[in-house]
Amino acid sequence: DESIEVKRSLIGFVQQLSENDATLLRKLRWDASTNPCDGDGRSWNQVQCTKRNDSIQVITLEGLGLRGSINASLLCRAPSLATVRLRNNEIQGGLPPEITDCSNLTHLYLANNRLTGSLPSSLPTLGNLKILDISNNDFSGELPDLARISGLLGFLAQNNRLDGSIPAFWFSNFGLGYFNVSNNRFTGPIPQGADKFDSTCFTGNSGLCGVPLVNACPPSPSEKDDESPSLYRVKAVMLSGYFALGLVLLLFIPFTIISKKKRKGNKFIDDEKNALESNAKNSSITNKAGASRSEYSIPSTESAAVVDVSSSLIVLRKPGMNDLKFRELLKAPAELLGRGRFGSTYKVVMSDGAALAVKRIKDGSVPAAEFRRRMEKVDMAPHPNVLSAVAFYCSVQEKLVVYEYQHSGSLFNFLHGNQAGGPFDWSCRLRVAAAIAEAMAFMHKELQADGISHGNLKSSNILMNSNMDPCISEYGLILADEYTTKPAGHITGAPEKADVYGLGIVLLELLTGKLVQNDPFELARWVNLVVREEWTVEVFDKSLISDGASEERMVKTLQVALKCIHTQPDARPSMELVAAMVNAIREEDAEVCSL
Ligand SMILES: Nc1ncnc2c1ncn2[C@@H]1O[C@H](COP(=O)(O)OP(=O)(O)OP(=O)(O)O)[C@@H](O)[C@H]1O
Repeated sequence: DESIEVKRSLIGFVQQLSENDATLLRKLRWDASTNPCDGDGRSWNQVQCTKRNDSIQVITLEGLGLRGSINASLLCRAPSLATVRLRNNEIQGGLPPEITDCSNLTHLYLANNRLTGSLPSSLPTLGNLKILDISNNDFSGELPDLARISGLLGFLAQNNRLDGSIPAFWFSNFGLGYFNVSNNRFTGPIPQGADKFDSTCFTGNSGLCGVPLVNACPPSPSEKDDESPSLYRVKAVMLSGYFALGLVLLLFIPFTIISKKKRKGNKFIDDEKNALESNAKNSSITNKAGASRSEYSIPSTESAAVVDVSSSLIVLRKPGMNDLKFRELLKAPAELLGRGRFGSTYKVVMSDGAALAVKRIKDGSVPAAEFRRRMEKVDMAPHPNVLSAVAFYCSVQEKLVVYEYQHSGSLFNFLHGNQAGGPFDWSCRLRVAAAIAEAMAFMHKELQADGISHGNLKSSNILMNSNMDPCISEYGLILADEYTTKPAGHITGAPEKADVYGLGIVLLELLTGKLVQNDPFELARWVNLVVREEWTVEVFDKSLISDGASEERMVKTLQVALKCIHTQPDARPSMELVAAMVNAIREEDAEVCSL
């Protein structure tokens, strides 16, 4: 039970809010002599208590015609209070600074009232706040520095009279999924990254400029002065880089020419020169990205010349690949495609024109023999939607896997990059989802007995092949444990269940169009929160909604995704079941995907 002091305070809070409306108190059954959390029919209305039923956690007083004011000192005496909903009333006065006494507050809904004044500058001390909805009031003044609330998921402030600038921090915070400041008096440029929200979230502020609004910001006179020194610095660094490179080439080319002329003849010199030149070309690309000289070719802990390639190279698919080709691959100019948690991937174009993607696995945690076993087993379970390795190389220090380069890029790029190929509509997304789920179910069935799962299923490891069919890459390269144990407190289950989680996140990406950068758990948390708040439709990618995609099937797919990302691995469905569910949804879809 709450203490008598807490009960009296909350009753005082409602009295002030309702201007002493005794009937309301009776209706609410807020009585200091009863236990608010009893659950025996005598407990208070419009409150929810903690699981242990000993303390009020949620207060919902909406649409009750409340015309009084908020006394936060009284409200915040309730120690476990996390959610306060006061929407759709006529509450007057301001939001008092004492609201920060509610230190456990996560959700504060004040929309559609007559609240005035500025937001208290101490508001950022509410470090647990996830949703702040002050829309449709009469708040004015500048926003307090809410940057300290790193977990803020929603800030709705449309239709007020707020002014000042919009803090940049919010948009570097992935979690922010709800944002609306339309129809206020904000001024200045919209911060970078804000274009993940559409323009309607910013309109009605005559002083705002920049993307996603149509009016561009005028260049500020100080901008030029500020930028030029750093530009000079960048140029100076680049020039010194070129100079150093030039020096290396100058010393190196004559050396190679002299030392190899006798043995190899001119053809080889030309090739060597070409390789160096193209290395130099690549170096200007990699230098800009801040990469080091060693990445002009695939950096190896072993020298290609010393390595006993034949004992460590296993050719799986491509008959053309042999020791010699592999040496060429190691020495060829390599373009760094990206660095992930488990290694780097390079694109290499061979002399015969074949484009290859070479994954260099960073970590030596999988012993060489086990790695070899895994690669061979995966190769024995071919599936059209799983990318087969061309070859792999595995010695004590080094693990490289060679795949054919997929020119259409990854599902991640497809969803979030610039798509020249037209919109990625719902039917196509559903087709992709079903194909991945089915391929994963097949692989699980084939390889479960061998204890091999994917281990790192995510949209950047799903590549689109030349038919625009999805192809799962990197199957079996990673031990799934590393993936599942990553977030604090997350429970490790069977490796297959980590893959189901991975697929769940891919489904969420397809549904929401939202970016998963480093932390898939962030997207899961956000979706769970929005769904819990019964804002389900808000989760979906706006372009799907405007396309007229079937909401019913999107909701069904969302339900599958939520099952897949259950925090208890054992509660997640098997991949086979996921595939069956996604396929059933897909079969209901009459539209044809034309990717
Ligand atoms: N065969 C391929 N063809 C074309 N692009 C590829 C191929 N393999 C990987 N890529 C792309 O190269 C980039 C880097 O891949 P990499 O696997 O190293 O990193 P990642 O997927 O971001 O992280 P992780 O190490 O966790 O797998 C990604 O954008 C990926 O889509």
